[in-house]
Amino acid sequence: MWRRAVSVSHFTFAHKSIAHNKDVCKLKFWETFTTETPMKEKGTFQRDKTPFITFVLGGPGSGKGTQCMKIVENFGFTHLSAGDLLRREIASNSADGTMILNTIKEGKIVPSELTVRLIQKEMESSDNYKFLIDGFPRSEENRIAFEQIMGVEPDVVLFFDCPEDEMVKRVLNRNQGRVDDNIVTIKKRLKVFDALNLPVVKYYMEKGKLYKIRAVGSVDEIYKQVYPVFASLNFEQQVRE
Ligand SMILES: Nc1ncnc2c1ncn2[C@@H]1O[C@H](COP(=O)(O)OP(=O)(O)OP(=O)(O)O)[C@@H](O)[C@H]1O
Ligand SMILES: O=c1ccn([C@@H]2O[C@H](COP(=O)(O)O)[C@@H](O)[C@H]2O)c(=O)[nH]1
Ligand SMILES: [Mg+2]
Repeated sequence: MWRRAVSVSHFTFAHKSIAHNKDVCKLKFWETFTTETPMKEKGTFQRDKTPFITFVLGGPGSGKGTQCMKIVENFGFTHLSAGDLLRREIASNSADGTMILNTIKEGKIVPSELTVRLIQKEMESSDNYKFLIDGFPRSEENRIAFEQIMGVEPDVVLFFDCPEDEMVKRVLNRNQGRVDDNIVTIKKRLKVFDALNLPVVKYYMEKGKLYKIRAVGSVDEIYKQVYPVFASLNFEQQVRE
C-alpha cells in the first residue's frame, strides 16, 4: 500500500466555509442519481513510489479542467479527468461504453468501481507520482470505493466554487461537442452536484484537506488562488522557456 510522504498539516490557509451548507446532506437521494452496484472486494494499490494525490472538485463548468492544465504546466502533475477516462471508454467501444454514454447523457454517476479501476490503471502505468484527479469523487460512494480499492487518500482537495449561472454560461459556450453540454442535462448535473458532490466537499473540509477557490473572474485571476497551494508544497517547478 502507498504511504503518505507529505503532510498537509503545515498549510497556512485552511478552508473556512463552504457555500450551500443546507444542501450538503442529501445523501439519501443518491440512489436517484447513480447506477451504483455494491463493491465486490476490497483491495490496495501496490506501487513503489508514494503518490501525491489531489482531488479537483467543483460543479460542471466551474473550470476544473482549465485550471488543471495550468497546474500541470507549473508543477508537473499528471492530469486524470475521470470524465475524460469515461468518454475514452465510450469512444473505444468497450463493453461498458453504452451504459457509460447513457449515464453521462442523464447527468448521473457511473458505478464507482468502474471509474476507480480506470483511474487506478492510469496511475499504475504512470511514471509520475503527482496526480490531479479531476471530477472525482462525485459522491460519497465514489470516495469510499477509491479508498477501499486504492488504499490511499488524497493529500489535497481543491474545490472550485462557482455560481450556477456562471457555470451554465460556460458549459453552454464550451462548444466541444459533449453530449451533456445542453441545458436539460446541465440542470440534472447541477442537481447531482448539490446532492452528491457537496457532501464529499464537506467531508474533506472537515478533514482539513479542502482548499476552496473562488472560481469567478478570469482564468489567470483564479489561478492566482491555486498557485500558492502547490507552491507551498515545495514541489520542484517545471521551468518553461
Ligand atoms: N475563468 C473562466 N472564465 C471564463 N470561461 C472559463 C473560465 N474557466 C474556464 N472557462 C471556460 O469554461 C468552459 C468550462 O471550463 P472547464 O472545461 O475547465 O470546466 P470543468 O469544471 O472541467 O467542467 P466539466 O465538469 O463539465 O468538465 C470551457 O469552455 C473553458 O474554456
Ligand atoms: O467520476 C466520475 C466522473 C464523471 N462521471 C460522468 O461523466 C460526466 C462528465 O464528467 P466531467 O467531469 O464533467 O467531464 C458526469 O456528468 C458524469 O455523468 C461519472 O459518472 N463519474
Ligand atoms: Mg472537465
